[in-house]
Amino acid sequence: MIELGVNIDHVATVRQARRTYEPDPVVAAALAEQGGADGITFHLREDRRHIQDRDVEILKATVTVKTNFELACADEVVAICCRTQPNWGLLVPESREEVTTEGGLNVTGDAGRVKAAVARLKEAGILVSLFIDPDLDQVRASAELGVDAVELHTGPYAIAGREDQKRELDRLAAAGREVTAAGMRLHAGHGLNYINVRDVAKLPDMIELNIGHSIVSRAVMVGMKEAVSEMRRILDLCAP
Ligand SMILES: CC(=O)[C@@H](O)[C@H](O)COP(=O)(O)O
Ligand SMILES: NCC(=O)COP(=O)(O)O
Repeated sequence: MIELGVNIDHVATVRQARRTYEPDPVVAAALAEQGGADGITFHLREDRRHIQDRDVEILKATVTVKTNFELACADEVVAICCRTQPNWGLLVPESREEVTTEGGLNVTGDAGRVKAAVARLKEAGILVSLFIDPDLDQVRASAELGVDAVELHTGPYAIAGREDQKRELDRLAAAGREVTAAGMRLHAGHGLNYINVRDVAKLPDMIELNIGHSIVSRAVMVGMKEAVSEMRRILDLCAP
């Protein structure tokens, strides 16, 4: 059965639109758990555009399923992650100009910075995952760093037209085989929704999917518990 990580960033996006106290991502996380989430994912960005330090502290104290702390390879947030002690740290690229994460980590080109962040998280006893493009060289470079998982960036697949989506799915499948062969857990995420998730969930050896924006969008209409339950049911049908 595929593990579902629910990313609650965009509950905080709505709150930050008015710089107020609601909707609270901490409450959303509890409802996501009731809906069947196996993990709660949250991205403490350097620019704090959504998730705040206060959210991280309370999520650590209240979430009863896996916690997956997304962060850049930057000293400040790495230190916060080490202090927070989540189950997982997911290293992602980050730039202030981006609307959302654009590409995967450049593990081959920026190995020193990634390696340093990985070492600090592992020294703190945190399981480490790297968010990378479905590229065989990036997978191999990730394996050399001794990380516990790789999360394949499904963004290009998610935005591809019908003709290109098959090609992108094949890229994900090939990279997934390489991840599994290297002995790492195979995760995937970004831009997955209630339709396009099905083919990704069916990829061999897929262990975990991290999904946020589409679940939060659905939750605006039907509530977080129901939105997560619906995604849970789809995953259970695709990958029992
Ligand atoms: C890495 C990824 O795809 C997301 O988990 C990340 O959190 C996206 O950033 P925003 O949530 O700020 O859109
Ligand atoms: N790492 C991907 C994630 O946590 C959720 O991404 P999205 O579904 O919000 O695009």
